[in-house]
Amino acid sequence: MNNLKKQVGIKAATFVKDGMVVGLGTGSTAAFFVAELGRRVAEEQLKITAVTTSSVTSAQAHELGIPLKDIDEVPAIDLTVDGSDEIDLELNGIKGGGAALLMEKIVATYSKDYIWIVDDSKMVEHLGAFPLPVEVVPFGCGQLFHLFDVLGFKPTFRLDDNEENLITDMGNHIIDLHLDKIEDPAALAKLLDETVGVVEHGLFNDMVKTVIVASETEGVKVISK
Ligand SMILES: O=C[C@H](O)[C@H](O)[C@H](O)COP(=O)(O)O
Repeated sequence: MNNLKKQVGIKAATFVKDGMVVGLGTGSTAAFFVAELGRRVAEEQLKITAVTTSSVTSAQAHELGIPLKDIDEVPAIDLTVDGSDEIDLELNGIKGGGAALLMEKIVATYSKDYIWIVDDSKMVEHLGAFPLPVEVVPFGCGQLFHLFDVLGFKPTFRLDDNEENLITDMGNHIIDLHLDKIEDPAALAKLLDETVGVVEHGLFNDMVKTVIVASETEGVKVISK
């Protein structure tokens, strides 16, 4: 599995050219992309500026000597590369398994180009087997939890190592929705977008045009919409 993640991370790094502002995703797959960029910065004098999508990725990039800027200090983001938790046949996805969905969606939204890198276990016919993360403001989140429960969304609070409600990099909580199968991702995204107290959700519909996927049998493939 790690070998497949490494292969797609290295492949995605070939899309990065000198002078680019690059968005660095979060998670175990994106970490291989960041590692390869770090190698190219150190060994090939690749000249890039990066913006990151989480404190974890910031720490990794800093450690590797990748020049970082705040998202509001760059004129534009040329390319962002990130992992995903599930991807359906239309390249809609669920993200946020690592609780970074809010920063990830902001960075993706302001990127000219956006690529997901995954092993083939993430490719699914329908989204929803992976619990859908919803980032919520702490104030009133118990009421919101109850609303999701009444709607049949089978909510659970994401907990940290101390069994407390997890606090994201943006100071919010995460409620995971155990939906099993999302029949209409666009309709669900609209409902969540319109729900007071929801900051962002992990449905990334129609955002990505390119997915790099690796499997044991077929190697690395680039899928474009
Ligand atoms: O919040 C985390 C991100 O959305 C990750 O990109 C996603 O969870 C995939 O992570 P991994 O590559 O570790 O499976």
